[in-house]
Amino acid sequence: MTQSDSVPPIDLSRFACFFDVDGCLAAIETRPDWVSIPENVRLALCQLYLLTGGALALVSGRTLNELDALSAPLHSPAAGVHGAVRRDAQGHIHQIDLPPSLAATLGQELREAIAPFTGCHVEAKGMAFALHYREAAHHKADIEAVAAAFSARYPELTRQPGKCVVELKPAGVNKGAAIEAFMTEAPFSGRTPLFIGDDVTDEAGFNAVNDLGGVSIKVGPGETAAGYRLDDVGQVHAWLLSLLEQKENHTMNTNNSVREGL
Ligand SMILES: O=P(O)(O)OC[C@H]1O[C@H](O[C@H]2O[C@H](CO)[C@@H](O)[C@H](O)[C@H]2O)[C@H](O)[C@@H](O)[C@@H]1O
Repeated sequence: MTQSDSVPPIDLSRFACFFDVDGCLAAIETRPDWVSIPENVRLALCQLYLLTGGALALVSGRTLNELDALSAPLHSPAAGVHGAVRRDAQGHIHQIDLPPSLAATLGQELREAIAPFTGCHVEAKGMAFALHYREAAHHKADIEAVAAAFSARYPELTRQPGKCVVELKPAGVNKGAAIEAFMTEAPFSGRTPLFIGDDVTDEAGFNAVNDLGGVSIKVGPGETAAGYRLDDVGQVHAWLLSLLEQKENHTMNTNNSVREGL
């Protein structure tokens, strides 16, 4: 798909908006629990949620609890853990779990496997596990080898590479399938999807949105299926806030036209 520097105008009354979190709404930090979304952006998301008639969802590798905490006071539909768990607009949870016997032992097995690699840590997310090496980049190949060994040993798992991380998630789960599921349901269905993300996990989302005739936006450099690009998290924030200004200007123009017609 051709890429352009400028994202097209978005008519919020016709669009369904899907947002990735880390590296998109929130700047990358050394540790996952150091991340935050600025208050003005969280409040802007609340306004966008209302202006899209509730057709707004976070689509992230994080758990739903973390997404709610990071985006408060927003409490929107969301897909967490790369789509393994999804909260629809009615608040119903759709979840793909690992077999209980595997889920019970996998975290400890992974912690033991990466114990020799100082500076690396396991993030347990229920049905998925992230092996982080941001603080020990020289262990990238070691962590990738551990992840490859575990996905070969357990066919229920698939690898999800990311920024200084390799995750093990349930096979068949991806962000594209989560977006497609939202798009079959109210209030998303019948709208044009927009998805913005920054990482390898977001490519499945870009492909799904492209197939649905929507707008896909990649944040930062790198090969992508997305049709548009923003340079960094700062540009994402500025663009989000500009969507609301665009809406305010439209409302003011409409009000003026109504007044002129009186
Ligand atoms: O799909 P996302 O919302 O982009 O989430 C992807 C993963 O993000 C987190 O890890 C990444 O961000 C951390 C904080 O900036 C960073 O320290 C880490 O190196 C990155 O990989 C999160 O910890 C994962 O659970 C998400 O899957």
